[in-house]
Amino acid sequence: MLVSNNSGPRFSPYGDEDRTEAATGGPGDTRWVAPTASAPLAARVMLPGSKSLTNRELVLSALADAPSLLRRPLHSRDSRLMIEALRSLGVGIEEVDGDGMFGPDLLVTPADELAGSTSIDCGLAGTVMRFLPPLAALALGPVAFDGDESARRRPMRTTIESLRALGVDVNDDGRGALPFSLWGTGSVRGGELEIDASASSQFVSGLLLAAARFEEGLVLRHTGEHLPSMPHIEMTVQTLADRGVTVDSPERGVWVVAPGPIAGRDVEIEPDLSNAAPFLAAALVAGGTVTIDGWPARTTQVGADLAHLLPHFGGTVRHEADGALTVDGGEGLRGGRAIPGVELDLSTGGELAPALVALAALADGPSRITGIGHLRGHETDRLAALSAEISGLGGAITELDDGLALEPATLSGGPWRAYEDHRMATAGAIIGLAVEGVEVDDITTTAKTMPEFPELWRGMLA
Ligand SMILES: O=C(O)C1=C[C@@H](OP(=O)(O)O)[C@@H](O)[C@H](O)C1
Ligand SMILES: C=C(OP(=O)(O)O)C(=O)O
Repeated sequence: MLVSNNSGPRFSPYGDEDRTEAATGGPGDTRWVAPTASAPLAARVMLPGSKSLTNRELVLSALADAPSLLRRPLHSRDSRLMIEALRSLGVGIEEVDGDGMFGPDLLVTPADELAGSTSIDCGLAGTVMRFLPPLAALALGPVAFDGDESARRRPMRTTIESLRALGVDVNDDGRGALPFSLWGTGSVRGGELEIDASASSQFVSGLLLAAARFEEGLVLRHTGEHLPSMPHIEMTVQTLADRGVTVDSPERGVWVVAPGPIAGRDVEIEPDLSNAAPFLAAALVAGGTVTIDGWPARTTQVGADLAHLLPHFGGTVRHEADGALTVDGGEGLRGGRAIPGVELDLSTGGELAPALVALAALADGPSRITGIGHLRGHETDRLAALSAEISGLGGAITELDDGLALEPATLSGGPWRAYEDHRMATAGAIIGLAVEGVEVDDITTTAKTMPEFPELWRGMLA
């Protein structure tokens, strides 16, 4: 059967039988042929914990004045890197039994004094490379930071310069990137600081997370032109407030943190709503419904915006009585329901962009997704990567200064590179639901925030 409509793109045939993904070679082969959807979905998915909440709570637990228990935390590459880094700075992090289906809970015991003389592997995790240097400045001794080859291309200048402005001794090669090292003296004076956080909200979050432990606290002013991902900064402010630290924001782009203790806490980590994006998007492509369990009624996660973003792509969203969230894609593309083109500014929710751009590539009208210039400094240059991979399948996509423009086009199967980026891999999976033979070169990149992705995706399609 050919999925087609008159005005828009035509997709390659869906199989009549269920297709499951296949690793293409033997052990160690990371390739993954994205499964096509042969029928409308009726799936219920439970997702692992939020990366952004887990790594914030780990940092705050390490800086707290008493132990913390993190229930249902994320267990993935990014959280493991954070745990290993904090342990190497002397923080006690113990796995304890929990009821989470995705791994144990974590009991975090702060160090009496953070220890230096260590090297931190940031992998490709923005939260590790931007959140830990201000914390490490409170340690005693040298701390070296490095990461993956591709992490050395991510912007770090603002972290390096802000620490120097706070009086911390930092050694780097002047590129404004990893690797670099700092020499902690056990304390940071703090005070007033101006930074440019246009390239990443994580520069702000990293400083705010440690600021209550600076002798004079912090008055932080963002002076740059753009400030992306505001909800992530609001998440930082909320996680601090939940531990007794008040952050005042007298005007947009200014934050004031008074010095004081950070409380230990027993906290349950919410499911990762940004990682819900590919699953909910699947309902629009395949048709039918996808329900995400445990959708929090109130949250600072930007993934909650999916509830009002997906209707732009033709989805119907409903909050279930048991707290779950369902997206209904009706008949789906196969049943003849088109995905409309969209005009979206995603400056607050850049991490949702790869999934939404994948949907736009399947739409029957033109789309412009803007406000995402800073995605050039994410795991990979996501604007270039999405352009290259969607064009490679026959799509019509153009890079703009701060986003992407897409025109309807007929897509056909072929290779899809993940560029070590979990969200590029899952974007390929979305397109692969409708286009037979999309082969993701490295599905293991999803382990950055969701090692269970292939299994959960298969479960959704079963
Ligand atoms: O603070 C956080 O947890 C994050 C902030 C955002 O970073 P940017 O502001 O660099 O986009 C987001 O994209 C990233 O996935 C997680
Ligand atoms: C940008 C992202 O990650 P990081 O935390 O490494 O910046 C992301 O997960 O989309």
